[in-house]
Amino acid sequence: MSRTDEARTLPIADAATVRRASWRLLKDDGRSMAGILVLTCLASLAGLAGPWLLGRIVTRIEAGDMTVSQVDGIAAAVLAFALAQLVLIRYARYFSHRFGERALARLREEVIDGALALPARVVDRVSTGDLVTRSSLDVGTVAATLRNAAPDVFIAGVQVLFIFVAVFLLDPLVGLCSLVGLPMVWWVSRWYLARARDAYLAEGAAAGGVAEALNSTAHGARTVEAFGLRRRQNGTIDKAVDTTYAAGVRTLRLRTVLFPVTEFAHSLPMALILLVGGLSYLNGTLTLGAVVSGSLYMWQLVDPLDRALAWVEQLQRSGASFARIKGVGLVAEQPRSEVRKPEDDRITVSGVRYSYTGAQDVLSDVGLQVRPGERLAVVGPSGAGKSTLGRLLSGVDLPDAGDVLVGGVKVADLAASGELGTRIVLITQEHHVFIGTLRDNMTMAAPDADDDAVLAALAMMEADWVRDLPDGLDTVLGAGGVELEASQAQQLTLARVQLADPHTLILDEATALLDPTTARQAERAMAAVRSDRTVIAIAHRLQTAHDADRVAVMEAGRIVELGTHDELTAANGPYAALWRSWNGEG
Ligand SMILES: Nc1ncnc2c1ncn2[C@@H]1O[C@H](COP(=O)(O)OP(=O)(O)OP(=O)(O)O)[C@@H](O)[C@H]1O
Repeated sequence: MSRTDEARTLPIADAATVRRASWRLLKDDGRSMAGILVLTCLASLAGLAGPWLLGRIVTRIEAGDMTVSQVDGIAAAVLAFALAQLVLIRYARYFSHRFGERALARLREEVIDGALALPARVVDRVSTGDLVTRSSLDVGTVAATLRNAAPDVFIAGVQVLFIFVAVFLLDPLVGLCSLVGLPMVWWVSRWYLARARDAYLAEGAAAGGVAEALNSTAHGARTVEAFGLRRRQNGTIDKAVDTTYAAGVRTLRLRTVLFPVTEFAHSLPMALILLVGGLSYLNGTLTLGAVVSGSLYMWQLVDPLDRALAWVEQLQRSGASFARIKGVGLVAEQPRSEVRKPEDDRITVSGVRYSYTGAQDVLSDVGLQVRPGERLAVVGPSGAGKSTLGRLLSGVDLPDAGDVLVGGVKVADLAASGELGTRIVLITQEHHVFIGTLRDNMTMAAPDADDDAVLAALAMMEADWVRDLPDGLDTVLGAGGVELEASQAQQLTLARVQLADPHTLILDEATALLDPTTARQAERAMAAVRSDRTVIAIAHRLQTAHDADRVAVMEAGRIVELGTHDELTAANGPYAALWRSWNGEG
């Protein structure tokens, strides 16, 4: 798989993982499974009584040893068993549905946990359509299976098993006749199943492609309009729709073979039992009652077999969806390494190479040492690789070659063990407020922080608006709650950083989008967070570089100059040129 393919899609769980996960879903609710099994077995037994009793009536009437009232009595018993089966099946279904809902709830939690645990670099790279399709369309498909298909197939399976056993007990020859359709069903199911997984996976992936094409068009609507890209975007969407159509036709073709063959396989045993049973009756080797019971059992068999087969497609489709859902968790499940404690807070970058696509390096041979408490400004033209270096320093992306170390420990290892967030934090223009209380929003960075610490961190950022919130720290923020303004969201982010107390901040144009008044307020908040920490600021305003202890100048993915503002202006190199042009002297 090329780096680009790897970048666009999440993995898909293999068949063994899907089997294990399905088994775990059943095992985790083992007691209700056992209850459902008992109810289903009792319902199936009750269902067998009717044909057997009707056969008895026929045999005894034929022998002439039965009164009308005895017939009435047996008929009443047939009715009672039918009613008992109805009630038992109803409860088996009810408990199966509840089991399905519980399993679904667990699955939904797993998907959300898996998606949240995806490393940022994976989320950045995979297609949004892929992740959205897995957590919506695929979960919906599995939900339909857990609610309806799985309980129905389970109950139908038990019924079919009981009917076959009953037919064999009735008469082995009739039993053999009942089996003639099975090889056909077996063959067509194997033929279908061998092709269906890939076909349905392709259908799911094609749906993801359409979602992605529509999503990117909607998000980039202005760009599409501004550059007259409508025709090109239409072409992309048409192509995605064509792929979906082709995938749909492929699965339809599979169904047009499966269903007619199984229909035929159902009718064959019934015809054979009537033929062989009739001949055996005429030869005197079988009672008329046995032929009647056998035919009724065959008639009873059609419904559960039809139900189970009608769901085969759904089961197959949801098997593919389940594999895609489990794939989300696989990324997060990759083993976490045990990590040793960094010796100090020193950051060392050596021989770092990085490429987004695998084709062209965005960073090449970058080396840098940042001592604790230092203020380093990273400057350079657009596209030089400054933000990429920031992402590598903060563990969002991992280098293709070389090392980024904190106190001698790889940032990658600290990121994998979840410890990086308390040491290095990247602050960008994005200030996300999570749906939840203000307290939750703050303590997610420092679970042990008490209310006083939370309020102190907010006060330090001059977040006076907190005092006006209706429920204080319990106020629910985000969609459906109190919506914060951009500047308030930024104060919240910075207060959260203050609470997490990392030794190093990577600032990537953190105040660029704010208006002048808010920017001044934000600057003060930023100054409060910055104090006593190592700060690596990716700077567009050269004033930041002027105020820093050292300046790193980047060009085309390399650090071309490194020194103090005074050293670099004296050196008369690229930085001096930038400085002159910024001061309007160039
Ligand atoms: N997610 C990405 N996928 C592919 N290429 C990317 C991605 N992000 C950045 N690049 C490319 O990597 C190069 C360096 O980008 P980067 O954002 O690190 O530069 P920068 O110096 O921070 O630029 P700016 O000052 O404009 O933000 C650019 O050529 C950019 O197009």
